[in-house]
Amino acid sequence: MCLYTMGKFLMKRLPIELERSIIIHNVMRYSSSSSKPFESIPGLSSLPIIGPIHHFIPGIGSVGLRASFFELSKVLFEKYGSIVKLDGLLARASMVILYEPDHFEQIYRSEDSVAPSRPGFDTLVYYRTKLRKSTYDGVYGLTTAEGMQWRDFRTKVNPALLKPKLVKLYTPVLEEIAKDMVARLTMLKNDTYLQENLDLEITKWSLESIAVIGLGSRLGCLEDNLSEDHPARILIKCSQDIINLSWKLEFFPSLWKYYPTSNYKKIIKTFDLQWDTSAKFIEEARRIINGREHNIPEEDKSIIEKLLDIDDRVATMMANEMLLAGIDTVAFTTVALLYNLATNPKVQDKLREEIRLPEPKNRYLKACLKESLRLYPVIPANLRRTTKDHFVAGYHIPKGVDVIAPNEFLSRMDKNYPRASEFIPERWLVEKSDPIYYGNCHPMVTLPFGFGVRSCIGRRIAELEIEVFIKRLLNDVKVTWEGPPVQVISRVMNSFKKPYYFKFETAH
Ligand code: HEM
Repeated sequence: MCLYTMGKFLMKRLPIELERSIIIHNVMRYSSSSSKPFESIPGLSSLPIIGPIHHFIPGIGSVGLRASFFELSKVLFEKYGSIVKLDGLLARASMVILYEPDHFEQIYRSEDSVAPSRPGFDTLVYYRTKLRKSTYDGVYGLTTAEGMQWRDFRTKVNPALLKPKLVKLYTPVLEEIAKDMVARLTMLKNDTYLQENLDLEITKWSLESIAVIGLGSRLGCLEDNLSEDHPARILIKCSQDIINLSWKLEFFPSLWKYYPTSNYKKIIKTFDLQWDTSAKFIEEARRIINGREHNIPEEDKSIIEKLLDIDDRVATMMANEMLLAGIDTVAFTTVALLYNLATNPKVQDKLREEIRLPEPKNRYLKACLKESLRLYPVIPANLRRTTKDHFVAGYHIPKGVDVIAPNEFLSRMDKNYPRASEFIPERWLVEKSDPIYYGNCHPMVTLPFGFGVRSCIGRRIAELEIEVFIKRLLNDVKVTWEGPPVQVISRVMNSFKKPYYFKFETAH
């Protein structure tokens, strides 16, 4: 945008934004007699339009640019205490970070009855509900829908995705995929390629796994030399581009709401490509289902087949969201678990012993996964947008505020877990009388899959995929880490800074 256009834009927007600030200011003056007004919550000061963004300017701002949400939570907690306000910038909602689990629990629980609000990415919401309205026509998917549209969708898909029977049903096919993946990792193990591309390889496995559950067929992601223009590779790239572009568009000042910026144009192109590519896979699944000459038992049907029996458009959207929300999340969680096992060899040995039992119960495996998610959740914080007034921690929190629970930060605090920074799966298994027993901690501190009726719909699937893969891998392979401690970067979701210093050897 040239300076002239920018000047014209600001002249037009400034009065609107100032008027908006005055309205918000007046609304926030209201408070119950004993509660202090919202505006008096400690936090970063704001400037008109740009909000508190100047505090994040590297070298100048009071907070600077932080690599991870964990670091940002820490700085704000140390500066302001257990309740921190950040005003929204460029017409975005204000945010409050609550560091006391009782406080965000109070809000989350009272917001949780029918359709709790969790704002999706503004660009994706705009894309689905405005720009491509005719394609989506009221079926916006779990990540973007709100209110009764979300409730209706979720009610339809819950049974197919959350059934406990999932485990029995999909374990054999996931075992096949895990076997192929271990063979591929064993082939690549001495290749320096893995130092920069382990995440890509693990994402190919997670896409192959979610596709087989969601669509009922294998995509071939684990084939050698998967070309860049293979649809599976395109899907992986789309989901990563969406994360990176959303980060730039949602967390930094951007004028995309007023002017089609270059990142905005890129993300729209990527949304189109992701939708068209996944639609091809979904069409293929539909063709196979319709072409089948015999009926198959209900319990043997893939998720899309079960959903197609209920509602065609919901089935298509859910399959699309599984291919979007179900790949990088699982991949990061798996890599984080591998890192914890590699850097805690005794835990790895103990886990291998359990895996090699004739009939393993997977108790230690599940504890390892829980502990890894406590330390390295892929989503560092939870979020709800208030739909009514709340009075919490002595302050008024009005309707329309984003309430953030900094779960990763809280989960690493010694006040919540003894030896909080250590990887100790035993804490999830020991008796109540043991000081490290996880139940001594507030139940809202560690929420890697979110909270209540709006929590992650892919949880069971994700846990199953990871457990099956780790069992197969550790049975055959010993994993070590030969490098400095890993660093986390938050770009919407958490990821590890490369390179990866894993070493894979034959396990004895
Ligand atoms: C270890 C892997 C995963 C983690 C840690 C994870 C975590 C999360 C979290 C924290 C939320 C927000 C929940 C809330 O606001 O309360 C969420 C929502 C969601 N996840 Fe996952 N997720 C994972 C895997 C998956 C998979 C495999 C799928 C695909 C089936 C998936 C699909 C979704 C969807 C569609 C939502 C939105 C749910 C709604 O609003 O109703 N996730 N996930």
